Amino acid sequence: MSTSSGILDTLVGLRHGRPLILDSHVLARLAVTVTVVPIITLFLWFAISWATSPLRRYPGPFLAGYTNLWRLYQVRTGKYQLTIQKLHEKYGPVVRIGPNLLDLDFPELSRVLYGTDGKWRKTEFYHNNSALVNGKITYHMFSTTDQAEHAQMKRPIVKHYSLGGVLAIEPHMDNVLGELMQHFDNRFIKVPNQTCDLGEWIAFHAWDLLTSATFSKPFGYMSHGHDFDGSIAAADKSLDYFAAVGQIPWLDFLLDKNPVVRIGPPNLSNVSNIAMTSLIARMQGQDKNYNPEVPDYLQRFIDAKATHPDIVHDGMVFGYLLVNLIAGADTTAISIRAIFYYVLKNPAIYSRLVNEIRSAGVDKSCAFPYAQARPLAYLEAVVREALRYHPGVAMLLERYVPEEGFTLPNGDFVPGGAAVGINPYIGNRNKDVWGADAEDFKPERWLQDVSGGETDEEYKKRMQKWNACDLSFGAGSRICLGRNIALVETYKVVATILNRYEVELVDKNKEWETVNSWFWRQKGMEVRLSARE
Ligand code: HEM
Repeated sequence: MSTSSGILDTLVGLRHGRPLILDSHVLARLAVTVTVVPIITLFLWFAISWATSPLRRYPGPFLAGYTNLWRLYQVRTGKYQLTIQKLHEKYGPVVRIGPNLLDLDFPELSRVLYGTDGKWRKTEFYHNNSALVNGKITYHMFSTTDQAEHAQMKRPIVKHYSLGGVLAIEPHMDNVLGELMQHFDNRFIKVPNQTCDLGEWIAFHAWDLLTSATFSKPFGYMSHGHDFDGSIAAADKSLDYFAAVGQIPWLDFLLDKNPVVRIGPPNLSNVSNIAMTSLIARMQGQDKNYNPEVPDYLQRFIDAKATHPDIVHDGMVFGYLLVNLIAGADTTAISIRAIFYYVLKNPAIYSRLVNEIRSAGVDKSCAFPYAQARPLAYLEAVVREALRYHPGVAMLLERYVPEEGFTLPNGDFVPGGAAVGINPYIGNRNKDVWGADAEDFKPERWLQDVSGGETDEEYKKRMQKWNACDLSFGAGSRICLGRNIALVETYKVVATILNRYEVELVDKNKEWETVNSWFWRQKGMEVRLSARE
């Protein structure tokens, strides 16, 4: 008698009201059936999806063709970008890293995939960066995949992120930089033999700066001298969640959006509380920190309610505030850390940069004005090289191929509906674009090669090409909204610190630790600071 007929007899018995007596054979057969059937079904499902996938001819790891679990695992290692780089070395510019996902190493396609026309829609990878509000999932400017909704959210506030809009908040940046110098003097200069974890302090400064620019009040990480409320650590954990769960988007419905019990990601409750209390205090006219002479983002968002009443409501103001805080602090800290790390590891680069900064003649007790930092050509070269070499975001910027499909530069056709993307790390290390030395940190590449005979026209053309390939801030309609904040902050911080202090790594041979979890964050940059004469 077969297993299924034994089970059938038992079920028939049950239907006719006979008492349920399961002997050990039936139980064993039942157990085999409930385990084997789903496994076979799953395998069949994988095999059929693989056999019918229009992407099956693209090379890649065997498992990746069947299941997104492969890439979920790679993200959890924290070294995802290195694995992908090795795969490109092995398979070429197109690698299949998921049943419906191709990783492309064609930086020259950046302005197509990430165009201003918004035809290449973001995939559901971004969706878990959202919240349940009154039982409805709400997305913000970063996570919405609906281009019309995105344009509507962006329109009321985009002008405040232009260079002019950012320079209007430079006084906040100067205050926070002034506070950073005080802490450096008191904690590391006046106390003998005291070393400084510069990487941590760059993060404390970046968070305090962004809260000052947003609410006219620093969070307080510099005054506490540590992550006193755990928000910086919680932000790392929520990125770990975002990066991993984004590989299999439906997992978010089990882990975060399920109505029974919420498992993850961690709530950034303190960040949300500060956003909410500041919003309420300002609307009630009780916010003592706000000086109408110096604008801040909170006021700009509240004003947007009056200028765009059909679009902006209180919930949206709250969303704008959160995106500012969550997207802006760690990314900028990562870029500034990368600058210091690579500059301090290379004495020739360090002295050339310091000489240029010092020759600008800015008073070393002041925050360096952006207007005087921006024209420094070598500083610009260092900033651009650090962004290229260590992009803050180092995972795939996923997009759907439009309905009509697309032919890649190597002649391969990718059908509409397939997901593709370029990883800024992969694109930024492409040797055809950046040269055979793309794996070296070399700011000089951004300068005109006069001794090598490069003409003005050739240099201009090279820069145009590089600008079109550089994905450090993304591109097109979904380009980083805060890039001007990040750049102004970066120029000012690097110039201010190097103008005032001699900085050296405590252990020049020690490598830092990095973890890639959408943001490619780093840990461990212990330095010795000394005041310049
Ligand atoms: C060096 C620092 C920064 C880096 C490297 C960076 C990088 C990026 C990248 C690569 C994207 C595109 C993501 C994609 O297409 O999938 C992006 C988007 C975004 N960034 Fe940044 N970012 C930085 C700083 C900031 C700051 C300071 C803010 C805000 C205060 C900010 C807010 C945003 C927002 C809102 C988006 C989504 C834009 C949209 O979809 O319209 N970022 N960023």
